[in-house]
Order: sequence, then C-alpha cells, then structure tokens
Amino acid sequence: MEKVDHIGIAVKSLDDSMDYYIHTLGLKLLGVEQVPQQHVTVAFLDAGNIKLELLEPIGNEGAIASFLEKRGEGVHHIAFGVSDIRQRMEDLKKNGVRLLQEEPKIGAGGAEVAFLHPKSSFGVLYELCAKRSLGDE
Ligand SMILES: CC[C@@H](C(=O)O)C(=O)SCCNC(=O)CCNC(=O)[C@H](O)C(C)(C)COP(=O)(O)OP(=O)(O)OC[C@H]1O[C@@H](n2cnc3c(N)ncnc32)[C@H](O)[C@@H]1OP(=O)(O)O
Ligand SMILES: [Co+2]
Repeated sequence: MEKVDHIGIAVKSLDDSMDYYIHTLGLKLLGVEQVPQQHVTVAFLDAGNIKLELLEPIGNEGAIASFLEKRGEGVHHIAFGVSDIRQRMEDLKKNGVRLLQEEPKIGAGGAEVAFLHPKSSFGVLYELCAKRSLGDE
C-alpha cells in the first residue's frame, strides 16, 4: 500500500463533534461532502500526513448507521491510498483476503474505494482508495 490516506471515524452528528476536532484539537477543516452511495456526510480534517474522515450517517441505512447502532461512536476504518485499485484488489483476492465488493465504488471526492472484510484483516476494516480525496491539493 502506498500510504495511509485517512482514518474514518463514525460520529452521530457532525455538528456536535466538529467543534471538538476544530477548536479543541485545533485541526483544520478541509471540506464537507455528502456521499449518498455510502449513506454518509463526511468532514475531512487535516491531521498532518493523513486526514481524519468524520462520517455521519444519512438516515438509518448503510454501514455507518449500522456501526453506530451496534458499537457506538469511534474509529471505523483505515484507508490506504493506492494507485491501481483493481490490481490491488486482484492481488489481495489471490492472497485469500475477502473483499466486500467485486468492483470499486465511488467514495468521497470521486475517489474509487473498496473495502476488505474485517474478518480477514484481523478485526480491522480497511479501505483502499484510488485518486484523491478532499484536501489532497
Ligand atoms: C465516504 C465514502 C468512503 C470514503 O471515500 O472514504 C468511506 O469511507 S465509506 C465508509 C462506510 N462504508 C463502509 O464501511 C462500507 C464497507 N463496510 C461494510 O460493508 C460493513 O460495514 C461491514 C464491514 C460488512 C459490516 O457490516 P454489518 O452489516 O454491519 O455486519 P456486522 O455488524 O454483522 O459485522 C460483521 C462483523 O464485522 C465486525 N465489524 C463490523 N464493522 C466493523 C468495523 N468497522 N471494524 C471492525 N470490525 C467490524 C462486526 O463486529 C462483526 O463481527 P462479529 O461481531 O465478531 O461477528
Ligand atoms: Co473512508
């Protein structure tokens, strides 16, 4: 993997949590975006070499709503930036890793994203993301 692009953090409300990240922790807000395909609104914060991605669910459907219901707020996934996502997916599959989809999906900033099942990644949900997310100017 080329590098960690972002850490995804599930929150119930961006309005309630962003003040903590921006004013208490002093992180810079890079942008806010709706990603309806994933049933989330996301806020990206600059955390130095990587970004924090706060994910608030849109409605009751989707991975984030389900995660909040079952586990509450907290770290949800770690995203690796990759240059050739299809090749990476193929290589991982050959190594017995369970992917959550056959084809990449559209994520924040129009990036292509794919997820590795936490059950084949020692309890961690990993995302692969290709192209750039918000703030990668
Ligand atoms: C904004 C777009 C994009 C970006 O550009 O960055 C994103 O980040 S989108 C982020 C949200 N989308 C996703 O996470 C999509 C992929 N995720 C999924 O498909 C599901 O969340 C899941 C991983 C398959 C879990 O689905 P769910 O229906 O909730 O199943 P379970 O609750 O039964 O979970 C099965 C099993 O996995 C454990 N689990 C679930 N979530 C996580 C997690 N985030 N980290 C670690 N482990 C997780 C869960 O505890 C279950 O284990 P057991 O309890 O032992 O059975
Ligand atoms: Co993400």
